[in-house]
Amino acid sequence: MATSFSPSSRLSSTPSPQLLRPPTLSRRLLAPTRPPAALRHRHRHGRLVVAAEAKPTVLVAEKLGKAGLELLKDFADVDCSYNLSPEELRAKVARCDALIVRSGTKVGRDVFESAGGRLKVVGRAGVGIDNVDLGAATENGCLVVNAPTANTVAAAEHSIALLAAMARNVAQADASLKAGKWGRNMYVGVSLVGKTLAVMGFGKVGSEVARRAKGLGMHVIAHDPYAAADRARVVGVELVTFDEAITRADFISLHMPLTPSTSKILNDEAFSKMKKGVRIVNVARGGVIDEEALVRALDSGIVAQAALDVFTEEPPSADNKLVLHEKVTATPHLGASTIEAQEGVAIEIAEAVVGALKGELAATAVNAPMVPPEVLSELAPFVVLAEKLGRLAVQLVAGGSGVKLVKITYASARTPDDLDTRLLRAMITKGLIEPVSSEFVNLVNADLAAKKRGIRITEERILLDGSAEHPLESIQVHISNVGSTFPSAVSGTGEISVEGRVKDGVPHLTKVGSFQVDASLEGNLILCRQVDQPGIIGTVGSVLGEQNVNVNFMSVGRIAPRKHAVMAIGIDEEPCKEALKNIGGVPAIEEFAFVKL
Ligand SMILES: NC(=O)c1ccc[n+]([C@@H]2O[C@H](COP(=O)([O-])OP(=O)(O)OC[C@H]3O[C@@H](n4cnc5c(N)ncnc54)[C@H](O)[C@@H]3O)[C@@H](O)[C@H]2O)c1
Ligand SMILES: O=C(O)[C@H](O)COP(=O)(O)O
Repeated sequence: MATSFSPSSRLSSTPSPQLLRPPTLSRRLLAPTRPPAALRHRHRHGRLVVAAEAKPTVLVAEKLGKAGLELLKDFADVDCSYNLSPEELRAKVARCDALIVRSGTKVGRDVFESAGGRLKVVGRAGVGIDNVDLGAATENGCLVVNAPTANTVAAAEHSIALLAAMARNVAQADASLKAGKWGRNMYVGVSLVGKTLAVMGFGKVGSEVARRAKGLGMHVIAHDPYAAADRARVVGVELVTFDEAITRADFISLHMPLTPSTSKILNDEAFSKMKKGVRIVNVARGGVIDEEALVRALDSGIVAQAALDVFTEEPPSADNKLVLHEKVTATPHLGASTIEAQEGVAIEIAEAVVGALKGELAATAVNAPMVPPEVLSELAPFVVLAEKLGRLAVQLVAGGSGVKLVKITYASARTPDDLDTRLLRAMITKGLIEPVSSEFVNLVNADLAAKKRGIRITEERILLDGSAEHPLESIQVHISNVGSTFPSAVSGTGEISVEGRVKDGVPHLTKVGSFQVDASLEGNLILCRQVDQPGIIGTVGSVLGEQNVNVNFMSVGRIAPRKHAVMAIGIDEEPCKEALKNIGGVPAIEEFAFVKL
């Protein structure tokens, strides 16, 4: 927190602005979650206890491929505990930094709340995240990552397997033969070639199914309100409305996520519009079909057959009418269950979870902005700068003045379309909140945390001329309607105002209020305002030296020789109260603030 003194003045002289020692800032890891989570465990009273040597603990609650487990074990203590009861899961997550599940574990609000703030990442080893309460995860600052690509082909292949098996009664004929019957006349199927298949959900799996179905000679149409027409055109698929898809189709294959808007999307009304004798495949989620309505449609003959890999309740009850229905071919959620897909998913999720625990930004984040890796690496030093500027600005606010209005100004030659600032805003928010609260803020919950505290954050851009090679020229953070412990940080417009830039990959403070400075943002910072006169740097340096506090740079910005100047001193250690008091006591120093970065 900022400490300030306003002693009397004495004269000294320094050049302006300049860096008297080179910056030593090392490049820090990005930190959407506090890195690494296991090093900082939040305990019951919101206090952070640092266990520097501890490895993070990852609870793997469902079976995960070996290669993924090996990756996890290189970085963390791994607890593989399968088939946990809800009570056991709640008890365990309080001792874990990350949890990995497949679709069989419900990670509800109760789980996040039982974690007491320690759980920082939930890894869903697969695509569908309908078993994870994303709202509760976000409120608890927990990042959710998934493994969106590794099981696509497996799911598409299983869809095609079910399509063909259903059309030729493979499962029913097999059961009959094993029961000692030779029912050649009972199991006459239908052909696929020339039939119309409606793919509902033209995403990763849907488009792979479409490709394969075309290879089987089917005419493929698709419905997906969010799919791009040119992507469909490339595959040779016609994008149509929902009604057109279900009315034209001989076969319907479902490939959308389960969300409130897709829940029971195939219901009595939809079945009533379908061609009599339509056949349905569902390798998406049981909940996208109204299962009672499907039973009725099968019984009435509207739906000739269904092939289902997924069910509203998994595992389904022993008397589930669909599983037992003679016109239904059923598999126990096997879409992703190939050796290849499971190894791929395990590696994909282990990499995402380890990355998140290390504080890297996740490319497969589900409840945080997804930032492509190339953008991440380009923005990395600005992300560090953003957090430091937030930390600095808030520590210059006088006690008792609540922060309510913050404006961020980005100066860049890039147009808004070419510069995604969500990440930077989140890190500034983290910097603004964490030094003054016990709250844990990261990319996931930053906007929510600001909202909860009544902080309104606005962003504005200054569009610069010139090369857009670098993403940003500078970032300014302005806090309005507050007093300051360091009045020189208040600009002409009455706001606490700090500006920073990235120089040679290192974040620098370049302006405090109206004073230009040049200080690398690292460790701790002392800001002094003094009357510009000889000897001040030496005097302050001696006070710090006497206390064995190492100065890593000094920079002075002044308005004119022998007038007022602001000195920024970077120090490695935190000075004791005595040293701070002595600096404040140097007669030429008029204002003084100590800030932990
Ligand atoms: N059975 C299994 O083992 C298995 C395996 C993998 C995936 N899945 C499930 O398959 C589904 C698709 O997975 P994916 O990897 O292709 O996901 P994806 O996100 O790549 O594709 C989903 C597509 O659905 C579309 N969509 C959203 N709302 C829609 C709506 N109302 N109508 C039509 N389309 C809509 C989206 O625009 C998107 O293109 C998910 O539900 C996933 O959980 C199941
Ligand atoms: O959404 C998915 O990825 C699939 O349903 C696979 O889920 P599973 O990993 O639990 O089999």
